[in-house]
Parts: sequence; structure tokens; C-alpha cells
Amino acid sequence: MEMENFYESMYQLIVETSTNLPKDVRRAIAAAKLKESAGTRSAMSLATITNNIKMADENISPICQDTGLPTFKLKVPVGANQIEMKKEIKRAIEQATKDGKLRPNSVDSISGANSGDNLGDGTPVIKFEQWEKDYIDARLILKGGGCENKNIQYSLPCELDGLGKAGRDLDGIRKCIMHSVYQAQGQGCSAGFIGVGIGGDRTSGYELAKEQLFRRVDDVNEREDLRQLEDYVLTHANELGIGTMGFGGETTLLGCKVGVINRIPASFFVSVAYNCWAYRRLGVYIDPVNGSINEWLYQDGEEVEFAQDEVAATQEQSEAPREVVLEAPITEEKIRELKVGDVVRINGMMYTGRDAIHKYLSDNDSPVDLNGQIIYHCGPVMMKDEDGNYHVKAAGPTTSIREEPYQGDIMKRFGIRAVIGKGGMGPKTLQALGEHGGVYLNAIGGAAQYYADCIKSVEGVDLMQFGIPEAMWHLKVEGFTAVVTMDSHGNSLHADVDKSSLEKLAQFKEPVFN
Ligand SMILES: O=C(O)C[C@H](O)C(=O)O
Ligand code: SF4
Repeated sequence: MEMENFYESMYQLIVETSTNLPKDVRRAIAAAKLKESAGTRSAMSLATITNNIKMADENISPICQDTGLPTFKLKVPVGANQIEMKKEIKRAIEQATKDGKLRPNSVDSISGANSGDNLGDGTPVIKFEQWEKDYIDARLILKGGGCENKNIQYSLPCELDGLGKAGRDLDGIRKCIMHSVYQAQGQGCSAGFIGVGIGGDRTSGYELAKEQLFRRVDDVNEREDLRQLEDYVLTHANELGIGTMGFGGETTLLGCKVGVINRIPASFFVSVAYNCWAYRRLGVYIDPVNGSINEWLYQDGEEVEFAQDEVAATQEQSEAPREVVLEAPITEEKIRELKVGDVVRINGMMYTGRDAIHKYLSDNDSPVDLNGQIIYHCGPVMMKDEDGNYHVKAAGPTTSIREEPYQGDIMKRFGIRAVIGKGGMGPKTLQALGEHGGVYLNAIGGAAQYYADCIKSVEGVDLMQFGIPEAMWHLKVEGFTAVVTMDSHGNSLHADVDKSSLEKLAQFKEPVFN
């Protein structure tokens, strides 16, 4: 095979997957948008999401800053040289990372050292299978960490919150899948897609679940019982009221695909792979002689265009939320005025801090004065120009709950007034917000282009030893929009939605499939 062409094909596959959301996914998002009533938080979030999809396409930049653990699946004719193909895939990954199409995401699991080029033990994942056809089928999925963390595996029989006993039958499986959507809340950037694997062992069950994510959103399961199960889950999971980003709303789930394999008598696993709305997976058919792309998968059908001006339009509704402009340093008084549901527009400085920084700040001094400041849970994609200056290529929020053990103490110790992230935080942080005078602001997960556009300059960086995604970036922003979802008065939209969705989940307790 012409390896230079194969390299080029793989490079294109990576860039397209990171920047151009597949059409089948776009159609699902467009349909969801029609269902949300104008002016609600969910409608506003969906408008930000669709604007972001459009911007990523136009800028040829990552839809979401977390470009995941790149996972390639290739089916190749007998005789194809898999060793050479692997080398070219790795070379393409390295180049795409250099070009700011992928975030350097491969870190040493123990030391946290970032390899800088997405290459390392276990990354990327490349799986080959031989087949009898005379062309190569190459697929790639970029599944981010936030939704990956919401994958869940059930071992039947079990006892489930809200649903009670789940037995070793189709109805027990139904309960597990409904529960999997509930437990994800908004943390995996809902509305999501789920792939479900029934059977196998703990490894092959998850493998099967992830395999389902390569099915088309609009396909129909060949097995009648599984088709019914998929339809049931898709309909009823959307009655849980979790909504976009867990803000409450009509659309919680955009797709459900179920596969089954045999198990051994003692084991009965139901494995669920949760994928965020930024469902980045594409595929190509490649000519095994010249290495070029013959056909793109998932991209057939008409263009799905999203209009640009909808965020503004929804905010003109009569029920539009109160809007407050924030600029650091922020006083305690000003923070205490904010209530859950307020929309804030931030101008001026904010500092990024995610996992490594929170751990660091819990036993070290801060490199900058954080009094009255805003912390942004974000690991951006950055590019350095010839003069050594950094530019933001993608910068959406990360899942905040991981910082729950540290957040409250750090806010109090350094005088931080606001944290921005997504998915919400827990009781410890909520209590600290009340005691100290702080707010939690929810940004729209995955809207990495939208937020990158709000960042006007990179004013500095500290703690670069943690690598690009984990460093503390000093960002100057304009019109950065987020919603107050936890305030200093003990209110948490996340706790409310969790509670109401659990009550709704309990309505699905009675047997359906027997
Ligand atoms: O790592 C990130 O930037 C985000 C992550 O995918 C998350 O959803 O928390
Ligand atoms: S931030 Fe959200 S959209 Fe991005 S990878 Fe994580 S879960 Fe997906």
C-alpha cells in the first residue's frame, strides 16, 4: 500500500472526527432542539451547542477540548501490513496534536507527566480485525473523559436506586439501562448517547457496549426484542427531566443502541458506555492499494445547518433569566446577590485550575493572588506561535465534581469567589459557598469553540510542569456566559434535578418486558 497516502487518510480522519460532528449526530441534536421551549435554560444551552458545532466546522478546530483517548478500529483484507499501518496512524496522531486538532491527552498514570504528543503506553488504542472484503474499513472515536467516567457496569441480579430489584432477564436489563441514564445526570454533557453490551465478561461486555457507539444513530436493531428495548429506553429516559447539561428539560438521551453476546452461567453483566452530545466518531473506506479514502461513513444525507443567532433570540423571551455582569475581583456582597438561575456574563480575568491544580493548591501557596477571583475548571487546547505566545484553540469546562474533596477549602483559603465548571458539585462545596460567600457557575460542556472565542488573550501561565491541560492559565475574557447553578443561599439546581429525576425514575419500577 502507498503508506504516504494512508498516513494522509488517517490524518484527515483524525481532523474531521475532532472538528466536524457527523451528520447522523447533528440530525439527532437538531430534532432535540425543536422539542425544547424557547427561553428555557435547556434551549439556551442547545443553542450554544449548535453554534459551537458550527464554529468548530468553520475554524477546523476541536468541537470539544477533550479529544479523548483516540480509539481506532480497522478491518483489513488478508495480507495488509498492520505493523506499518500502526506506525502511520501514530505519525498522524502526532501531527494532528502539533496542529492543535487534538489536545495532548496522554499522561503517565502515576506521575501525571504529559507525553505532549498523544503517544505513550496504551495511547492511542488501535485495534485490527481481518475480513474477507477487498477494502479497509477504518473508524475512529474520540470519546472524552467526562462521559467515559459515567460508563457503568451492572452485575445482575442487583438492587437499583428508585427501581428496586433488577433480575436476570430482559426487564432487569431495562432497569439497569434506565438507571445508567439517571446516574449520569448532566455530568457526561447530556444529552447523551448510550451503547449497551449485554453479556460477556467485564472486559468483553464493555467492548461490546463501545462497539454499539459505532452504529448509526438512525439504524434499526435487527433483533426485535432489542429494538423494542432501544425504543423503550429512548422514549422513557427522556421523561427523567435531566435535560441538556442536567439543567432540566425535555431531552436527556439522543440515542440508545444495544448489543448482546453470550455469557457464562455465573455472570450476567450489563455494560453501558455513555457518550456526550459531542459524539465524535467517523469512518472511512480506504483503497488497500493506493491508501486513499474512497468513502466517508455517517456523513450521507443533506447538510444539517444550525442558525447562528439563536442564543440571543431565546434571551429576548419574556421569561428570560436575570443577567448579571461579573468582573474580578468580586466582592462577597456582589456574590451573595446571585441566585440559582441567574445568567452571568464575565469580563476580565479568570484562572484555569483542574485536577492537578486543586491537589497542588491544597498543600501549596498559589502562584497568583486569587482573592476575589474566578477559577475555571478547564483544560484547554493551546498552540504556541513563533514568538512563544500561546493561543487558545479550544476551551470548554471540565466535570467539576472531581474537585469536590478540595474545592470548599481552597475557596476559603484563597478567597476565591466563583468557580466555573460543568455538571455541578456536591454538598461539601455547597456548604462552603454559603459559609464563605461563593457561587458555582455552570458553563456549557463541550462548547469549546464558543468559549475559546470569549477568551481575548492569554496573559500568563503557571505550573506548566503539569502539562498543557492541567496548567494554570491566566485568561482575559469578554462576554463569557454561564449560569448560576449553586449559590450562597444553599440552593443547588443539581441537587434539585437529581432528586426530581430519581422520583421520575421510580415510575419505571413496574415490569415491562416479561
Ligand atoms: O478533560 C476535559 O477537558 C473535559 C472532560 O471531558 C470532562 O467532561 O470532564
Ligand atoms: S467536556 Fe463534555 S463534551 Fe467534552 S468530552 Fe467531556 S463529556 Fe464530552
